[in-house]
Order: sequence, then C-alpha cells, then structure tokens
Amino acid sequence: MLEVLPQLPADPILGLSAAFKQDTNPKKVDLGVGVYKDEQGRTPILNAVAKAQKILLANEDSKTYISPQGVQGFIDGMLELLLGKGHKTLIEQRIAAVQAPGGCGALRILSELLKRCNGDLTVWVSDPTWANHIPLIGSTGLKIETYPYFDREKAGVKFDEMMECLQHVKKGDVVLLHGCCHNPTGADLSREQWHAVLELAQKKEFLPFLDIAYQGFGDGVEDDVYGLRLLADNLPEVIVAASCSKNFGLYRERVGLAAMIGANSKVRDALQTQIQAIARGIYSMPPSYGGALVDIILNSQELRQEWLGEVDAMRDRMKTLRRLLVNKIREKDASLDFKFVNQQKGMFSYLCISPEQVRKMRSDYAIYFVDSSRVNIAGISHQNVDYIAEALVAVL
Ligand SMILES: Cc1ncc(COP(=O)(O)O)c(C=O)c1O
Repeated sequence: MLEVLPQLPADPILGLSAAFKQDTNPKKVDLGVGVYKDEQGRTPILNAVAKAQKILLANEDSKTYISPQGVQGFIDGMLELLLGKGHKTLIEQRIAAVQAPGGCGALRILSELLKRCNGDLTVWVSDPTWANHIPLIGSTGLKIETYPYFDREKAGVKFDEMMECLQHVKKGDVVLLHGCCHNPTGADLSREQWHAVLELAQKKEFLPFLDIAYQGFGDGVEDDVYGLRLLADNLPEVIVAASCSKNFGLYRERVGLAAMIGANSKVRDALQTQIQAIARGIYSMPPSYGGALVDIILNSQELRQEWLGEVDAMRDRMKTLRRLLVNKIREKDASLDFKFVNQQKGMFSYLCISPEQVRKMRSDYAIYFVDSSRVNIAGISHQNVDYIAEALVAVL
C-alpha cells in the first residue's frame, strides 16, 4: 500500500546546497540557505549561548523544565523581548503562549488554532513570501491567498496595491505579516505604513498574524518589533510566531514561541488550553534545551547584554557587506543601480535579476543562490565581495 506514494521533487534550496558542496571551483560562494555566517563562512555559537550552556549543564534542577507549555522563563523572557517591559498588563491579562519547536512549529500550531476557530477563513500572505509558509499553513486545510507586496521593477514594497487588495479581505480573515526583515525580499514596511495597516485592520476587522524570525537583524531588537507593538497595543486580537533560530544561532535546537493576544483574560485562558491541546496532538511537548538557554540569557542581566551586543554585531556586519557590495558594483559599472540593496533589511536581499542571470551566476562563476534572486547577505565576506560584484556586473 505504501507504494502508491510517488517520489516528490527535491527541495530547491537543499538541492542548491548539495550542488554547492560538489562544486570544485575554489572561488565558489554560497549565498543560498538562510543561515548566518561569519567572515570565515562558519555559523558561530554565540558567546552568550556558550555561557548559558555551561550554566545549564551545572544546574541539577534542569529536569523541572519538563512541561507541556515549555520553559516558563523562556516564555516570559520572549514576551518581554517582543512586547517590551511597558506591556506587563497586556502580557499578564491577555496573552496565551507556548514554547514551540522553532518558528515553524509556532506557525503550524497557530494555523491549527485558526482552523479550530473557523475552517472557512482565508489566510492572506505576501507575494512573495517565505516558501515554507505555504505548507505550514496550507497543510491544515486553510485556504491561502496572496496580496501584492514586492515590486521587482522598483525594488520596493508595492504598498498602494497591497492596501487596495487588503481592502477586500473579509472580516475574520487572517493577514500574515513579516514583523521585520521580510523573507525573501528584505523589503519592510515603514512606521507610517504599519500605522496604515493598523487602521485597515481596525476597519476591516481582519486578524494580523505576525511572523518574527529575525528580531534584531533589521534596525535593532527594539525597532524591529515596532509594528508588532503597535498592533498589540491597539487591536483586540493579534497572533505571533517568533523564532530564536537566527538571532540566538539556535537553528538545530528548534526554539520558537507561539503567542496569542485575546480580547480578555477569559479568552486568554481558553486559548491557552486550546494551543496546548493542539501541541499535545502533534508533538506533545517542545524540546526544552534551547528554550532553557534562551531563558538563562534573557533573564540574566549580564548574558542579556552580551547577547544584545552579539546581535548588533551580526546586524552591523550584514549592513557593512550590503554597502560594500553596492559600492563595488558601482565602482565597476556606474550605470548599474543597486542602491536598493542598502535599503533592504536583515539577512536577505532580492537582487531583482532574472532566473537566467541567476543560473549564469551559478554555471559561470560558482555563485549559488535561488532562482528568485534572493541572496543571503551573511554569505558575502570581505574576501569574496569583489568577486561577487565582478560576476554580477559581467552577468548583467
Ligand atoms: C520568515 C520566516 N519565518 C519563520 C522561520 C522559521 O524558523 P525556524 O523554524 O527555523 O525557527 C523562518 C526560517 O527561515 C523564516 O525565514
């Protein structure tokens, strides 16, 4: 009976990594998979994480971390990081939350929760959005539609078209928004645009679903949650999926948070039981190790400061490399305008070059990134930036 299942096509990003590994060109560059890398191309363990590991291993009480909602100190620390110290009342009275296996786990269980609320609602996602949003939300059976988001010609957000489309969203539909560092385009909403989204959400009564996977990589840990805090302060309901994979470098530990703001504490209590029941039916309990590390970091003044410094350093490095790439391209050909790359935020940029040009970068220069033209900025280094710029200028 199992033979009825056909083989599925290879995952495009994982296929790209495999091809990169096999490439023997000594100049090869990997700008594909969305993992932070340093100048040497390594994905470092943050110092704050290494110190938290030592503390955790020395703590004989770590068994007490076992619980269905995950590590409570992690949940408290993350809610404060996302919403700020000034939101104590909101956090205490209206938020239900669980630790989840990564941002993916959070997206999935929140989608299951939406399905329990109303199986007929539509989830609106940006065009384009992170490819994995579609299976994570769609495998619950919920309908997905797209709203216009990125203008490849202008290399920026098509905000008027986005808002025009969202005017037609039905009451009770869900709009997925990237809180910061939009994946794959790197093009974010401005503060004014977040205010306009808030007004529309109030008027149309849709439910904002925020995905925050890169807090600290855009403008800073506080600035990157401006949109989230604005919506949380002014709407009765908001849901949030957050990931610690990138900003804590905890990819393989699967650390995320699923949080729901309900209209009052009665709704909050019901949501807490529902989300735990959903988690119980899929994976029972989240893994505790990574959550315990984040708990230790966020709840120790010293480690929190050290971690904040490390996030700033990762963001600054990516900003510097963006600027360097744009300058190198301009030096080689002043007619090519890549200024937009400096305005994009976080780990990714859309270079807005055609799939044929992307393939030429791969075949002729061994520079690997996905056909959409999304590049991982952290894969650029001071050693390879000149080579990348030279290849881009030649291909264009
Ligand atoms: C936009 C976005 N959301 C969520 C995630 C989920 O991250 P993870 O499940 O690794 O925590 C990612 C990871 O790449 C992402 O880019």
